[in-house]
Amino acid sequence: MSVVKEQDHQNNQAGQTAMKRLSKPIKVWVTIAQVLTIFSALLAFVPYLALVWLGDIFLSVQMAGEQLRAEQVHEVVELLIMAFLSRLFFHALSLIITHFADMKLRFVIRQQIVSRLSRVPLAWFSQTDSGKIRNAVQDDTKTVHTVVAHAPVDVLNGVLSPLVLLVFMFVVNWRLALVGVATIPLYFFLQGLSMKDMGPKTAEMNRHLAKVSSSMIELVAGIKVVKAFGKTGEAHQNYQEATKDFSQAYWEWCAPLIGLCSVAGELISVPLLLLINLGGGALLFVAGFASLPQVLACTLIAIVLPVAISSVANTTWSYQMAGAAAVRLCNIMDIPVIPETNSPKQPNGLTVQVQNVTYSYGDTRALNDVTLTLKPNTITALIGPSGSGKSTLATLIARFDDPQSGSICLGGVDLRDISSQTLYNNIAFVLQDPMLMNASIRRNISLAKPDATMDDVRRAAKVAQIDDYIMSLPKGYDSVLGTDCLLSGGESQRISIARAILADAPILIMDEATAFADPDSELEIQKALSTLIQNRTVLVIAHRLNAILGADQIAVMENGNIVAVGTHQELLHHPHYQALLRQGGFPDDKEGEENHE
Ligand SMILES: Nc1ncnc2c1ncn2[C@@H]1O[C@H](COP(=O)(O)OP(=O)(O)OP(=O)(O)O)[C@@H](O)[C@H]1O
Repeated sequence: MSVVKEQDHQNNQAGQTAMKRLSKPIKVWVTIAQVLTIFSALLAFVPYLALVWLGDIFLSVQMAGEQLRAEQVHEVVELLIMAFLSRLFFHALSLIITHFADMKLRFVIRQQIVSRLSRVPLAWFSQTDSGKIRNAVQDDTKTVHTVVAHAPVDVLNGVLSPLVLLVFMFVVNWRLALVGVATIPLYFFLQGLSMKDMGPKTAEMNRHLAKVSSSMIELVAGIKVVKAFGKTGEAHQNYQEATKDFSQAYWEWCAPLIGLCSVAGELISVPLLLLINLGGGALLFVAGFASLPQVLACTLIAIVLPVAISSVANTTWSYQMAGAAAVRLCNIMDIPVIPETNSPKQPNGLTVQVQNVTYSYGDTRALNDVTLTLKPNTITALIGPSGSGKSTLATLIARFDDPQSGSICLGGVDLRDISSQTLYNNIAFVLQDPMLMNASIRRNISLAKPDATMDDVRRAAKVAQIDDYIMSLPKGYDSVLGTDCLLSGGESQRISIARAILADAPILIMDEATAFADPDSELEIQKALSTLIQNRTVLVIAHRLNAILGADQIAVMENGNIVAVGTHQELLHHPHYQALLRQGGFPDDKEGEENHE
């Protein structure tokens, strides 16, 4: 087997396994619906039986030159009504059950995803494209639920009904049955021929399609940057090349299909089937091998058989598509989660101890045997070059993830032994990413204290220097972010500061992030931050010299290590510290430094 075929086969297997796993919660319901479908399918032949029966009655009455009497057709009509009602009952019941299963499945999948996402490390979200999660919750769930809940019933019906009709045809008249199915083997042969090597070709076409999508996203997402550098033509060119490649692949994919499929389609088309079956039927009738009602019934069956067969083929196709979606959903459901302790302990005090912590993102070592203590009511400034591990250390203290080795303790208790409720009652954070939700401003601010009054929320917003702005919005605190208003970087930061102020946690982890702010709001953010840090244990990723000078201790990071810890005075002669000051990481306070010395 070629590598591509092997890969396709493996993908297919993985898809089937994922579908089986997802269908578990509704297995019983789908099985009940299948049983009802079997009953319904078994009755599929009754109308044709009635047709033959009625035809025989009509003919015999006509031959005898008599008048047709109602009682002669009573039994047939009763049989027809009974069969119709039973089929309707089984079919309707099976539909109700599959729709119920369908709803249940959607609910279960979405619930499992949400429950999983609420337990995955916060760090996972910063590494994962949110579009991927949205696709899984919306599109993949939609693709999977229809197939998982409906396909087993539809396929069973699609296979069993034609089978029953086929058996019926052979029972009624095997010669007519042979005429009825005469074109089907040739149809399958041509279809098989056209589908040969379709797997790898479809995979290749999907690859090209993905390229078109990504170059389109690239074009739209980067249009501002690209335009600013006058490279619009280049970005268009990437997209044009991708679409050209896709057109080529698409043509190679569908060209062999066109000829063979159209011939195959003709073989099961109604005019041809009528011609063959009525023609063949007429010959058999003349030869005395078939009656007129038999010819009529078998011709009608011969026409409906291919429709049922092709509906099964379509369902099989959507089964394959759903396989890939099911794998993506299972991958999300299997994201490793942050374990929540079953026997939480209460921290004894507010000292934060980072002990021999090592942390890697995949193969990238971000922290290397880091040890640091944050004493209660002190400010620790974390400084170091870009990529030295400052954000990683700060976010581990807020348990965005667990270290691979070493421990982080709050009040002498490992964070892993503290409930998340207790942890986030004690630790608040203001990071570069303000972490705002598409909810009202009030809800965003009161996230850690949902029962806070409007006065509390406004008080926090006032300290964060954002109350005036919020009140100037038409809907004030009820404005929904992203819908009623769009915030600047500085405004978002001040909302996140207001949230931390309202949370009033004794420990504060913050990135002195003025990076997004414009010069006007920088001053306001600094004001808000200086109020926020009063009387708290603070770890600040410092970007200004003033923040460093005001700290009780400064930790200097380099390549994932803490290379020096001390006060400004103690570190003045440390080469790393000197280098950081010299390199101009803190350009705004040269005077401050001199005054301090
Ligand atoms: N999500 C991630 N996936 C992979 N590697 C990462 C990720 N985040 C950070 N890193 C890597 O980990 C190391 C430490 O990064 P970190 O963001 O903690 O440094 P930093 O000192 O905060 O940098 P900066 O000042 O630029 O924000 C770097 O080598 C970085 O490339």
